[in-house]
Amino acid sequence: MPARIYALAKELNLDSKDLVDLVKKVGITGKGSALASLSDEETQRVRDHLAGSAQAAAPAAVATEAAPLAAVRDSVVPMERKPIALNVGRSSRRPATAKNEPAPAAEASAPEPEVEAEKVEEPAKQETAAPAEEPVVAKKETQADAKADASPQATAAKSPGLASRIASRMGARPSSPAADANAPIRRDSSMGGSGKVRQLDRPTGGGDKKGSGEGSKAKRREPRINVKMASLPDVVDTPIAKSAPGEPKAQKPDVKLSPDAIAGHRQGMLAPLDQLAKEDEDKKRAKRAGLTGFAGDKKKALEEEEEKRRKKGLAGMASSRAERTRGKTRGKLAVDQSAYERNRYNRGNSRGNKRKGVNTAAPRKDAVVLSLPCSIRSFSEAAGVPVGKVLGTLMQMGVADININSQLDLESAELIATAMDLTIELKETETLENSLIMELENREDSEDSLIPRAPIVTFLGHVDHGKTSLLDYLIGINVVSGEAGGITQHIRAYEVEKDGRSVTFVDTPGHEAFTEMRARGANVTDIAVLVVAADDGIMPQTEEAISHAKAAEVPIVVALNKIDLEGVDSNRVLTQLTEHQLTPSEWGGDVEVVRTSATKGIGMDELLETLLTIAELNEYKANPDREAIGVCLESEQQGDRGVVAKLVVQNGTLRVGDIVVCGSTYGRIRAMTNTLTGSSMMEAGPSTPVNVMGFDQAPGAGERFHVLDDISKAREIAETREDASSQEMLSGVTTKVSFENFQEMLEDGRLGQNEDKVKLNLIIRADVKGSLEAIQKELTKLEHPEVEIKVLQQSVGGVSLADVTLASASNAVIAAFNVIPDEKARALADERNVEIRRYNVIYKLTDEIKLMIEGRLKPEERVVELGRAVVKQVFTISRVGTIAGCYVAQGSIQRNCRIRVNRDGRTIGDYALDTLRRIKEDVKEVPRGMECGIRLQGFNDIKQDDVLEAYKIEEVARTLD
Ligand SMILES: Nc1nc2c(ncn2[C@@H]2O[C@H](COP(=O)(O)OP(=O)(O)OP(=O)(O)O)[C@@H](O)[C@H]2O)c(=O)[nH]1
Repeated sequence: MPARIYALAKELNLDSKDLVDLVKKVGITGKGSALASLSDEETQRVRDHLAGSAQAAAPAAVATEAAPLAAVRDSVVPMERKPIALNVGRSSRRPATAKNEPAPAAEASAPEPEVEAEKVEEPAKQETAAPAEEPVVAKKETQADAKADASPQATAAKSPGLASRIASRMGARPSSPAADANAPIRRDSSMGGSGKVRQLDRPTGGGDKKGSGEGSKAKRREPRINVKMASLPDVVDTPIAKSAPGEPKAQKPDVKLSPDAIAGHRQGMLAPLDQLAKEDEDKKRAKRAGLTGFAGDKKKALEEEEEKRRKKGLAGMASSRAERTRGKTRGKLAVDQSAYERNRYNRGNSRGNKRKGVNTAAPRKDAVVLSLPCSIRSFSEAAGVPVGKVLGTLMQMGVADININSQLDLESAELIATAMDLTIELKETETLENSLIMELENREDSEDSLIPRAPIVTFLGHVDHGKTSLLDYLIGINVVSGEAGGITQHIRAYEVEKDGRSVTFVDTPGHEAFTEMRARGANVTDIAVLVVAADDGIMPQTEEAISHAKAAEVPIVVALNKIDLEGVDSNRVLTQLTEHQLTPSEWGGDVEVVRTSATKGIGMDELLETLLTIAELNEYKANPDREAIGVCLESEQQGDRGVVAKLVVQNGTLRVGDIVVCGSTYGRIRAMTNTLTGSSMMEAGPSTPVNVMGFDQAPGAGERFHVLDDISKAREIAETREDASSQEMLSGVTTKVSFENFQEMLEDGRLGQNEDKVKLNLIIRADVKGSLEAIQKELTKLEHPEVEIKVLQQSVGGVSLADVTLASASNAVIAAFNVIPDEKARALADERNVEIRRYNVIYKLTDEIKLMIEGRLKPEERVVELGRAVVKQVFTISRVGTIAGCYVAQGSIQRNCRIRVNRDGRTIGDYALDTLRRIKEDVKEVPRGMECGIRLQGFNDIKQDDVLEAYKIEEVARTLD
């Protein structure tokens, strides 16, 4: 009977991946995955190989069944991490009296077991497994222990020096706690009395969960100690300096602040150093904003600023308040430190200015205090500038589709303020959404709180290919016959149990609901089952389903259904799958294809087994001991029951009585029922689908839900979301991709910009297949390491509703070549602001994309050498710093350039030029043969005869050619 590599690996106590390698080694090809099957003959070949290599590798080893396995295991483990496998006991199942036995000494001192090692089980009759290179010692230990006591605990306890001896042979220090069997003993009740597989070179952090979370599983396993050790670094004994007897204690400097400084500090004034740091930061920010414009590095620049603001917290508010107060009381010297900094060397130009001590060269306004987000109208009112001016500034920055109701976020408001030279005090409104929901979403569960959860499996495919029938068979009910017209009308979600392992199945009515879920960022699916009827093969909706599953980046399993029908050619479907980049594992690819018949029940066990195996390999986990979060699959108003929402819990446990907010609805859970049986439930753990009653209104499909501790907070969040969505509708700001706003969205990372890659999702529809091929060919010409054009879907025919839904879900642009959208698609595209671009010349499409991408390519940086100056004299001026009096020997020195400082023929630093002066004037450029004063940013240690090399970095626009 064919056996799966995964199952054989389990039986042989080997890691699945190691066994895949081994299978290749013995000359069996086309078995690239642990899910591949081996025939009886192939299995025997593997077993023979294992037995043979073990004999060759460990001639002196104890003659047990496990020894060859250990030898093979060693042969596949890298040399530097070679484990020593040591089986010191007979059985992992301990009798009830095991509690009274001596403490497991070896277990006590060893760190946590390794994940992969944990999966290895020893054959029942195995007594000793010894590594090839340690046969004699292992044998001695084992024999001695076997005589005295077969239990692993007793063995380890009676051989206290064993671990340390192994450690010393492997080059580790005997003092290592892992190797020292004399170290204090720790009892771990969850491990029971069973021997544990352990590894000594693993950090202790990750192993706890194995000990506790999988304790019951571990108990079934045979005991084995798997010792892996890394040599420890040498300890350098640095003596701690002690103060000599009678030596006076270190003293704090006696700093006295002036009364002014103390009073200022009480009002929240910054300390002098902080003040300087802030000035510097403001200056940089203004520069960055000025250089990069709206679409430039605004995110990065403002992130720093935002981080700073957050860190400052209350203290920051106090100082801002103080600054505002100062701004009012001292008139125009408000908080725009950057402008102040820019102009401080220009003050001498105007006598009036000198007298007042302020610069009026640039227009200045009083500080604007704004809570964000706000509308453009509110911004202009608060700033006292006409709305038209604000809109004009935004348009100059390349922001289209705006009106006075458009919402401004913190970043945009700051950039407008910078562009219009407004002094502005911005504060982001602290919402419960930010503080509560984000906290719940971002909270990380500790490793030891996570337990395995059921995989959530979604059935996808063409209408009538048998999705519902397959699910029905698996859960043993017959829904198909009861459905109107035999077509699934609702999303169904059921939890099915097989051999104590659960799977949650989601059956979707066609593919659209699946897209809808992704559209709202609520992809609950772990594994997609692509159902393909063997008689029909891949149909248009199957293609769409493939696109959806690929876009969701989840493993795909193909159920080749209706295999019972006469005359079906499964090879034809396998070829079609390969054409869609889904190469079946039996053809050497990585996609599992299971032949099924939902009506005859063929392949059902195999399908379930495959899904469970994939789940096991992917280790889906969740923490049941936290507030539940998850997704609403669908909801409806049901007569006297009120709103019934079908939720899937992704993490945590949902309980009756919990307060839940989901989209712009909220409520306290009144009752919960099982989605399959309808029986009432009191709680639902991770991966459980459940029908919930208690919401005030029907939440939207795909909305995420969160459990809060206060109904008023839930209400507030729901209301705020409601307001925000109606404001968004009012503002009419586009949210989806269009070629025009594509670049802007790239900046915000909303298109999934990957590192430095420009990513564009496309859906292509064309009149004939030839056009599709031509477009595809043209697009390959745009290949570039920094560009990723992802064609989510391409097919012949007009733009359909499904295309728009997918585009909306994936932020894709639809390119329609010689075809038009149907009415429904057009309406949905308008509603969701999905751009459909129509072409009748292929080159127009590729040219447009090319231009767009070129605009996004990072410009090339080119160093342009400007000139050299020699430092003739150095002046140190208090409060200003060091000024280098220089003679320009070559080229010229220009303002805003960078300077390399060279001393004795070596470059000792690279700094930005801070000021460049001739006599007392700031100048733009000093040519060759002239003298000038130079001050560098952040460097005062300039010396006479230093050579200063001036250069600048020019950015050159790049093209794809
Ligand atoms: N011969 C045969 N017929 C099948 C098999 N599986 C499903 N069918 C039949 O195919 C028809 C459609 O099956 P469904 O399960 O409703 O297909 P579906 O993919 O869920 O369709 P939608 O719900 O409309 O998306 C039904 O009449 C089933 O009896 C199979 O393995 N063999």
